[in-house]
Amino acid sequence: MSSNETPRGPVDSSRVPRYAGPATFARLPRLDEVGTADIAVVGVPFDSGVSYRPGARFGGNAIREASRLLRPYNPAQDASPFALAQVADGGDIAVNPFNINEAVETIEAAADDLLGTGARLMTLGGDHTIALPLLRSVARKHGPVALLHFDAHLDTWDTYFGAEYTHGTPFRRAVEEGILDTSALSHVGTRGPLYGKQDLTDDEKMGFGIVTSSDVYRRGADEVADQLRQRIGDRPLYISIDIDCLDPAHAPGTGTPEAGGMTSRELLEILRGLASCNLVSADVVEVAPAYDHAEITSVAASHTAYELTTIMSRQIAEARAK
Ligand SMILES: N=C(N)NCCCC(=O)O
Ligand SMILES: [Zn+2]
Ligand SMILES: [Zn+2]
Repeated sequence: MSSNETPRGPVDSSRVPRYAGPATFARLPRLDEVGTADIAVVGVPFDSGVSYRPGARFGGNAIREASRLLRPYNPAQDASPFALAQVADGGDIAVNPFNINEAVETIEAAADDLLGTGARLMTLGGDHTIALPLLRSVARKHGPVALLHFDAHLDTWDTYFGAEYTHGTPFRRAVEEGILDTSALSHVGTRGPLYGKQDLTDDEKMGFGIVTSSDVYRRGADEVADQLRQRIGDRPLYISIDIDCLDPAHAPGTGTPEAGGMTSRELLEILRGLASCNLVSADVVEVAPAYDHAEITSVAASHTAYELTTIMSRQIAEARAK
């Protein structure tokens, strides 16, 4: 979108009922309807990298369905994200479910294409494997990025069954490949049993700091966001959100649930506290609708993506005004 064009926003829900028509994220136009976008929301229906319950391949479309109720003004950030920047739904990246290596390559190439148009990415997973090719592409554009990783799990394990590309291993690969700025890596919401204490030692050696779900509970969202903001500074930032960072009460529809997680309110509050960070792209992954109830998980994921989109669109508008 050039600076003198008005973004095309969502379908007006006071004229066309929310539940009518095919779902795009937040009822926004499709990318092919607007040509180019400042923020492209794209689905990655891939879940061949999971170690337990499958089903995250259906996550993107479940999030789109649950996003029909989102409204255009976000009071928590005092912004109308879809008026500040052109946000559009870029559909799904078609990936091979039978060949993980090929899928990883396809995701990376598609992300390169989208980032090449000048768009920032708001990706809807898919399992957490997809964060690696997305990070490769983002780093190709911005250099090594700061990473904020919301998850019950570390996802810095080495291999499963000898496989290096899985949903438990993307961030170890990313560190090995030098695509992350190792002075600004944080996990948030970490909890649950590990394979051994060495998991934590290895993770720390890679440069990660950990804010456990209990830290969030004890210290509160504002203090946690302040600390994360200081660590990130003005580095280009990628945020990867595994919906299992939330407690299973707030996100039952996921493949590897762990008790004792954050509330959706805590997650949204932490994100709002990061509104001044230079967010270059983000993903929300691991929504597996077959285990969901009443769209609890996909509603939480849609609001999470809405908050991330708002942060990006505010920054795009600010940069344009300069
Ligand atoms: N990325 C997610 N959601 N889970 C990783 C769990 C890896 C394991 O089975 O130990
Ligand atoms: Zn996880
Ligand atoms: Zn994960």
